[in-house]
Amino acid sequence: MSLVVRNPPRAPLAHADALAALGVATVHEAQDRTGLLDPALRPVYPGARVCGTAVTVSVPPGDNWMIHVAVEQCRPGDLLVVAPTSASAAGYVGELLATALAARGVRGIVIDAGCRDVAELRAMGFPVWARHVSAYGTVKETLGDVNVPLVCAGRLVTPGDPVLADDDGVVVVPRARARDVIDASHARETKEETSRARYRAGALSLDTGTMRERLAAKGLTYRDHAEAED
Ligand SMILES: O=C([O-])CC(=O)C(=O)O
Ligand SMILES: [Mg+2]
Repeated sequence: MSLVVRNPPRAPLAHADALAALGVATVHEAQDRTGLLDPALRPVYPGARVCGTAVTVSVPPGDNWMIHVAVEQCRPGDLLVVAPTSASAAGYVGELLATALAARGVRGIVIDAGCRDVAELRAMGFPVWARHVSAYGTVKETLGDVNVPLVCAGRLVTPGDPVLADDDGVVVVPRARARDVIDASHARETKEETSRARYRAGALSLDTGTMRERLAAKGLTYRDHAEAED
């Protein structure tokens, strides 16, 4: 059976916006190093960072019909998350679908398959994270599902979850945890700002925590070169 779920609950856009101000690495760390999609998913052009609420699309290999179905379900602030039911390197999405999605206020696409029209996407400023860049075309023959929970690049994405993507990769934040993850991310940023200021002033990371003691406890020894020659 194929299914399109209309109007799933979504994380508040304020949560997506707060996450977009943070980096993928920070958010991934702040949620206990969970939620990171397979790092083989790369931005098709560098420099973008977006966070949107997931509209999920489960597609058959080599068939992008359900992506056209999904466009209608998108709202401003969403991000399209596409996963094929078995591996495919075909170019499912390009500038035409991106144009339709952008007109609905969609912030980007994450796809565990191929993307094409990279130059046009860059010129439009519509970011896509994909496993492959491929001009290979798709057909419109077989049904799939829209807005059902799915696994994309190794991680469970539930419709409405905020999904954050930047040059470091893609991380999904379970909707119910978003507020706590934002708070933990801000705490982490504050801690990193303190470390940054210390490093700028010449401090060593070895001395700002307990690393030296722990290295010694593990038996790390230092010897001057001249001594080592003896
Ligand atoms: O039309 C397609 O199948 C994918 C594409 O190239 C586009 O969206 O521009
Ligand atoms: Mg095209």
